[in-house]
Amino acid sequence: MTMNAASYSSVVSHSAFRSLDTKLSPSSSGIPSLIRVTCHSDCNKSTSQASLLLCRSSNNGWKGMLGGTSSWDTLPRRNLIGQTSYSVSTTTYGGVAIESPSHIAEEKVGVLLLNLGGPETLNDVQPFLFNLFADPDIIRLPRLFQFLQRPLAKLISVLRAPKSKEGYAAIGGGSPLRKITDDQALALKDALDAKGLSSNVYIGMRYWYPFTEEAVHQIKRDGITRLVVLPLYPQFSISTTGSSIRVLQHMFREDASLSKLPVSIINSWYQRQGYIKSMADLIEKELQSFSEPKEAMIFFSAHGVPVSYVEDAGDPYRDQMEECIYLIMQELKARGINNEHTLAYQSRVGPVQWLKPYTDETLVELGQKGVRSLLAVPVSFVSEHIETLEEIDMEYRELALESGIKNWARVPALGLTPSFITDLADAVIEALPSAKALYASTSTSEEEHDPLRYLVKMFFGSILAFILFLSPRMITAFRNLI
Ligand SMILES: C=CC1=C(C)c2cc3[nH]c(cc4nc(cc5[nH]c(cc1n2)c(C)c5CCC(=O)O)C(CCC(=O)O)=C4C)c(C)c3C=C
Ligand SMILES: [Fe+2]
Repeated sequence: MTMNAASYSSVVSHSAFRSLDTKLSPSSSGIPSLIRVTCHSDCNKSTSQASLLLCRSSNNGWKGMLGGTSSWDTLPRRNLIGQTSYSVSTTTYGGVAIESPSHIAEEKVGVLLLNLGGPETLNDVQPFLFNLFADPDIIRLPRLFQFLQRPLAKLISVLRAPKSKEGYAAIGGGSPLRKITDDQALALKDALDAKGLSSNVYIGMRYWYPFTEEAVHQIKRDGITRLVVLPLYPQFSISTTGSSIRVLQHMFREDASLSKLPVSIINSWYQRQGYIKSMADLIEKELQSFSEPKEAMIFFSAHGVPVSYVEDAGDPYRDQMEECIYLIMQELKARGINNEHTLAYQSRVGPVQWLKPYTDETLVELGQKGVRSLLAVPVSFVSEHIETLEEIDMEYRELALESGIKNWARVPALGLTPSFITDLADAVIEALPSAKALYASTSTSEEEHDPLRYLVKMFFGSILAFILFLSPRMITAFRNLI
């Protein structure tokens, strides 16, 4: 029996497939028990065809064809710098089997969670800030001045450290990000197990331990054969997901075996139903803490980025943020919750223009306009961190109360919320089939093997070049040169 692939889009994401056949085998219950996704050309260039076989397990999860047992090492690892890096172990392998005409091989699935990282002690603050400001995706200097990146990072980190330290001291002397991300990794691994997919879950932090580089080394040592990269930022920004992916691209380009590893990168996931519904659940619940829930304004506060990122560099962050808020509000409206809402941007650093409106200015305005109840919703991050625990809960709360807002509450970050973790697991499963080598074979090598395609390209390329050469603009440009 062959069924429509679209009905299983929640299990199989087919964006990367050039062509796709999905065959579902019926079970006695009438629920299909086996999905075979046959992928031609794009996702596996070394063979002309590859099939991903997922079979429904007794608990309604999806299991691999082989389903045997092969245990991986279960010990926590030490990373290069002597810190424990996260490698969640697997005991049985019930994961994914890839079948090609010539071989059947077990996959070792890895999930790499990307996050920012945070200083664990006050002594870590300045070196953490140095790593952050040394990132060319955080301080974007013109190419000519890039030699100044590290000295500038040193200077800014030393100047900013005292203020940052105060913030970290106020939340207990360090960032909770590592512990929370560790817990999220474990929960995700469990959720994937429950869905029948055994995996190793790794954490790669951009600016503090365990660093992304170490996670990648571990992935290589563990012999992972298929990797899903899941940034813990719902929306994409050049400064967050973009920066971490740049590190990965660099490492994968430089390493022959990594360059062939099939990888699927989930760039953003703010539009996922599971995430939107989980956010709406948290908001709906927290609104009940007000004596008059309908009166409270829902105040989304997102981490800002400099305006130039969006307007000059094409960062989709603001668009994605606005769409995300729209989707959450639609979900709330569908539940009969019609509160007023607004979006503002927090945490600006340095003298440049950041995305507006600014959270602090907006709070003052709202107080002046007579808003009396306000529910703050942090929306660009999925764990508690300095900007929720210190900036929102302390600084902004105080400012709001001074500005005339009487009733204040804040929605917690998603953290380990089960519906959210389950949705992340679904996102991983959906991304798996589209994993492909980042650098293995390029269109050039494909063309080398396809002389007709090469000739057609050359023919039309020459015509285009000829037309361009004869265009009045080109002629004028040439005259000016002579
Ligand atoms: C989506 C989230 C984030 C974006 C976008 C982002 C951009 C961005 N951040 C800085 C500068 C700093 N960020 C700092 C901490 C920090 N940033 C995020 C998230 C985003 N940043 C988080 C979750 C955290 C907290 C981590 C923790 O330790 O808990 C800091 C350090 C703290 C401080 O001194 O305020 C700085 C500095 C820039 C310049 C930027 C975009 C260009
Ligand atoms: Fe930040």
